[in-house]
Amino acid sequence: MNPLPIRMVVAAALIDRDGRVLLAERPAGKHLAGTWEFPGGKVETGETPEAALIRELREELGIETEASCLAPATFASHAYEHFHLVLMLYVCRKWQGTPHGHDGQRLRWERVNDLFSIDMPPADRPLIGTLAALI
Ligand SMILES: Nc1nc2c([nH]c(=O)n2[C@H]2C[C@H](O)[C@@H](COP(=O)(O)OP(=O)(O)OP(=O)(O)O)O2)c(=O)[nH]1
Repeated sequence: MNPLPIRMVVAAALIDRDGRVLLAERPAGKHLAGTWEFPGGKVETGETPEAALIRELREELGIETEASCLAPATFASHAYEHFHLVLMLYVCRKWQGTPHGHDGQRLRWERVNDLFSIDMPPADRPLIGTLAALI
């Protein structure tokens, strides 16, 4: 039996017209602070992954999107010290508004092939190759 609690997280690879991907810096004081992640967050009880991601993108970045604009891309299953993460990554190319870090988090747009050399959470590293093949 796996001793770790499972944490279900959704995240988006937002792709702009130039094919770049948006990354957000994890704030100081949080788990994995200072690493660059795909925007997203925890799925709440009773919430669908798509509804959770739409909510997180609104809360974190101030953008609006809809389920039909979220394409399931790949996922990670990764044991951190205190929980086991299941991270569902979607590709999103269509949204309304301009992303801003609503909690003051820094944002950056990067070419997918450059993600390999960026300090991302350990769970994310295996996702980059699949993402690169998709976009
Ligand atoms: N959003 C996001 N989270 C990721 C990625 N990779 C990765 O390991 N994570 C982890 C970091 C966190 O432990 C968890 C995301 O949950 P969260 O962002 O809501 O958690 P948090 O640490 O802000 O905690 P809380 O304050 O909301 O309780 O997933 C990623 O690419 N995007």
